[in-house]
Amino acid sequence: MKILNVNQIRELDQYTIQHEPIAPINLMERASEAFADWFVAKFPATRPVKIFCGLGNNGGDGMAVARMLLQLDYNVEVNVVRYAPRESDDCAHNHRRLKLLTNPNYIEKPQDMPALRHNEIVIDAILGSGLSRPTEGIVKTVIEAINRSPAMVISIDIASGLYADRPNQPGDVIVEPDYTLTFQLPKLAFLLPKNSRYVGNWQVLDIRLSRRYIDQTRTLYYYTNPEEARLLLRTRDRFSHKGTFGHALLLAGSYGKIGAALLASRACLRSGVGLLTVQTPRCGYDILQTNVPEAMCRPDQHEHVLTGMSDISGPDFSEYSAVGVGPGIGQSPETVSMLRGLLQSLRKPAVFDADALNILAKNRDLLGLLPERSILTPHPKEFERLTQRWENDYDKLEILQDFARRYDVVVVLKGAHTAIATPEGEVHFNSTGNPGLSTGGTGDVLTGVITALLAQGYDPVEASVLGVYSHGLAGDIAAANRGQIGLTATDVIEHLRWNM
Ligand SMILES: NC(=O)C1=CN([C@@H]2O[C@H](COP(=O)(O)OP(=O)(O)OC[C@H]3O[C@@H](n4cnc5c(N)ncnc54)[C@H](OP(=O)(O)O)[C@@H]3O)[C@@H](O)[C@H]2O)[C@@H](O)CC1
Ligand SMILES: Nc1ncnc2c1ncn2[C@@H]1O[C@H](COP(=O)(O)OP(=O)(O)O)[C@@H](O)[C@H]1O
Ligand SMILES: [K+]
Repeated sequence: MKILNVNQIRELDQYTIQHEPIAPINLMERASEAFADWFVAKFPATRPVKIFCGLGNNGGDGMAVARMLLQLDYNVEVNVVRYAPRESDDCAHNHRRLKLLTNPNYIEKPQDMPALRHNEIVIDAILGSGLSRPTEGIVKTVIEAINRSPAMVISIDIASGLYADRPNQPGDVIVEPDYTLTFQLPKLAFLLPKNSRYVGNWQVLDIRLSRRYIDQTRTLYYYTNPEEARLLLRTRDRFSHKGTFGHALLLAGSYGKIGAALLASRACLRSGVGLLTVQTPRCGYDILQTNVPEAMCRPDQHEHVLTGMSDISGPDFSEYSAVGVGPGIGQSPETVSMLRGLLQSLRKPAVFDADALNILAKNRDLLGLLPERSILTPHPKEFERLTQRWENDYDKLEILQDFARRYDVVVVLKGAHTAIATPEGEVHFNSTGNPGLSTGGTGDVLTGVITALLAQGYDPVEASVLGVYSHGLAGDIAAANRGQIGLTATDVIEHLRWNM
């Protein structure tokens, strides 16, 4: 699913109006109906509703929604925040229609603000995607009162005061909704961690804006939805055999962190790899052979850390269809040398995680040796070590895109809505996953999953997008079964599903 910026959304609006064709006021009616349908399905008419409307089209949506709810016998009080002398044409039209049903309360000064109680629902339709400056004056006062109140808050399209595609400043006053119901496409702002409290639970309402405009409009930002993930997944040929699905090598573990190697190995096997070889330090050999009998093991010559050397045969990384390196490997000098040797001999994209990334950050000449289109899977701290501090989430996104372009790699920046940057500078935000995944070892699982997909011949971007999606989905299924709190990395492996 594409993510468009505010200018593109405005063009999409206009394109739909001209080419469907549909009158602007009818498009507003359609959007408001979509919101009202959602609302009515969720909340009974016994819950008192207070709607706060601005004077632009977002306010117009609010007034139309108020009319629809009133006609369904909801107890609705309409508050119009009069921050300017004029309304937009469509807002004025809906204002007139509304006044045939009810007398709105007009808020011009702080004393006009009604009290808000805990059983009430506030619908925020003060400002939408047309926000052009920080909130101030009476708008700011109303938003502060809404945020202080115990009422449930639902924003239409976007929280009033939140920019859809650029950073807010610290101190900006923004509605803090429980829900945001947005029209047609997600807004970039919803996917950035610092905005979490200005978004709440969000959902997209389909209002049938022009598919053709969306298809032909260029963007760098995407949101992976279930259909798109499903389309990436390949079916298996009836006559396939284990050789068809590649041979992966995982370089993982060190004394005290063999668990990381086990988790990555099990996840790799549960993600469809044909054959798996794991190289761990010698101390991991018995553990691995006992706990993951499906994997072959190359014990390292070293007892406690990885050197890459093994009695079984010298390091020849080229025989593997994909290599994944990093989980639990530590940063001993021997392991740094191993990584250097690996980078000098690798000819195919590989997966780099955890301490492999920390070693790259400390030995920056190694970055130049990364095979093109390799996959790096940092969490934010690891990414900062590889790059620099950022000022805000938009700045971080730019640093992410620049890094992926500069080193010709795919960067999987992990977290809620993991952001996958491609060498072309595109970013794919993930739609699955939950805070239950914030527990040790889930990153090791992801490395196993992505390495398995790469070994099966998926292109690195596809392997990353599909791997991250499936990993998050496994976390969601596991959380549905047992809740987020008790979730472990092993649960994620056990809930991987490839029949999406
Ligand atoms: N495309 C779609 O998907 C559809 C969109 N629809 C709806 O339209 C909404 C967008 O409408 P919109 O463009 O009228 O913007 P909105 O924010 O309501 O008002 C802008 C006005 O507020 C002003 N203003 C700005 N900042 C301010 C501030 N801090 N404090 C005070 N004033 C401020 C600004 O002033 P100006 O910048 O011009 O000086 C301008 O006059 C969208 O969110 C959705 O709800 C649906 O109806 C149909 C399908
Ligand atoms: N709040 C969250 N919502 C969704 N996914 C999350 C959240 N917190 C963590 N995750 C996911 O869990 C994984 C954690 O990886 P990482 O930080 O490397 O953990 P570890 O190093 O312990 O294995 C990543 O895939 C990340 O996207
Ligand atoms: K709003």
